[in-house]
Amino acid sequence: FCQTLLHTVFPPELRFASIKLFNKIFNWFSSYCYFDITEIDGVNTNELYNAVQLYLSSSARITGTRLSLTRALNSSSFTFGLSNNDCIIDNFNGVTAWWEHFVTQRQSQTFSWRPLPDEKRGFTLKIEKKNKTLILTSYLDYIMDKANEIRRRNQDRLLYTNSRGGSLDSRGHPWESVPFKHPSTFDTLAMDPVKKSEVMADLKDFADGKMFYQKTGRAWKRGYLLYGPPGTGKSSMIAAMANYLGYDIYDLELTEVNTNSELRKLLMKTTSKSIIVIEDIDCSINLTNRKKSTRTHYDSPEMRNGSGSIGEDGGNSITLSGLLNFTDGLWSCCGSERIFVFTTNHIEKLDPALLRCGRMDMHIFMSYCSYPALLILFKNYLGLEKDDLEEGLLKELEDVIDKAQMTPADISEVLIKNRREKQKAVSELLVALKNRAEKNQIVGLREKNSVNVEEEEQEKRALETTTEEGCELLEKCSNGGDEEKIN
Ligand SMILES: Nc1ncnc2c1ncn2[C@@H]1O[C@H](COP(=O)(O)OP(=O)(O)OP(=O)(O)O)[C@@H](O)[C@H]1O
Repeated sequence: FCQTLLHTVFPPELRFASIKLFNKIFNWFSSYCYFDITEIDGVNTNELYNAVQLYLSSSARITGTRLSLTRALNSSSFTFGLSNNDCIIDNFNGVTAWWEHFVTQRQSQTFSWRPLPDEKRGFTLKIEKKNKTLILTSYLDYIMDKANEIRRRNQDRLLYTNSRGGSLDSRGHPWESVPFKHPSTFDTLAMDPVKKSEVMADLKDFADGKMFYQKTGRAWKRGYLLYGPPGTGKSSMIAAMANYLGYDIYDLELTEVNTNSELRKLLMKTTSKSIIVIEDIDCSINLTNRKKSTRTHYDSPEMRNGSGSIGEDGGNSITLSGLLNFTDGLWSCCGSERIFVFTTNHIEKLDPALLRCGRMDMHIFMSYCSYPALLILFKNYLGLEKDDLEEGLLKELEDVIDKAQMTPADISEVLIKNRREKQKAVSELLVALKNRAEKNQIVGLREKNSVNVEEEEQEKRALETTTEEGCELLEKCSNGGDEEKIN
């Protein structure tokens, strides 16, 4: 009876108007303000909703007892979220924020090209009115950044490679990807510790350098050239870099790219926070045969605009300028926070344009195994620390390691073979190192001898030429009767 009476006395319009008025009065006197962040914004997914969910899942102060657990595709860990009407209190720069998760049934399915879920989900953020500016200017950005970081940490790294002949996959993407599970880290990488910490500090500065790059007007990217003999750990270093920074890897197979514009398109489809790798750059495109023309042309307009072809391998017409634009030009700045890594076994074969200052920011020489690197390999493969080995043995190893010029790959082979018997592994390695050092010495001596013989022959030839020229001159002068010149 009351309800009927109420409905008759208060028609719907009046009821809505009074609720609106009540809300207004409530808001007027309340010291809080509220923000709704719904899962679907119109028909599009609201990025902020996903970010908040991820961000809050990293917080331990959830009051509810029922949590929703999820594991995303390609993710190696679980994330949990708030259930319906659960609350969480967060603190940002001394300001308290109250988050509530709401789930309501969608009233009626409105017409949409995309089917909408039956439930309407969202978060309500409650904060004090006086903190509104702070929250809106920095808190939401902070949440987005944090969520991206969590997503990257939880998700498997991906290793991309460009499809054959630039073909596109079913999603129209030129890159194919697989989860990247390379276990190499800077801890397992055997190289000089000083050089290693230099590289790590450089990477850290780069990853934290957003403000620096913005302030100096530089594109947020960095180039590394890794060079050295095969088996010294260039690929392992790239994997360690990716694992250290949590970046994806784009392994660019240049021989599969036909033109400069294809190269540009590939670049456009790479994401931020990634390492773009071109391995064995000296073999990828013909950089040697081009040298003659490059000397005169690579700074010429044709080369600069990409028409001067340097590739002489079939239909491949990538130019040096195309490659340089890829790393350096305007296109290299689409997206940000990207690292370019080139590797080569023969740095001397590379064009000076690629090595010029500013092109590749850091040249890293991956050398034969040194003594400190050997100690890292002992720890990795045999679990032996320096103190576990006799001093005399260590001295012998230290004396012979540089002369042996063995790569970490060669040494790890010896250690893997005997890893069950640690002492035997070390003594066999010592024998292998000594043999190699001896061989190197013999080869060195032979080379020196052949150089000496060649030098002697050259000197002899030069002397003969000088004598012949002298005799000819003398003959000419005596024919002309030039006394002064004869003397
Ligand atoms: N510096 C290193 N530290 C640890 N392991 C190494 C190192 N160098 C090589 N290895 C081992 O040797 C193997 C081959 O190394 P890697 O492929 O990284 O060498 P590379 O220099 O890239 O060789 P290439 O020039 O032939 O591609 C790796 O599986 C790794 O286990």
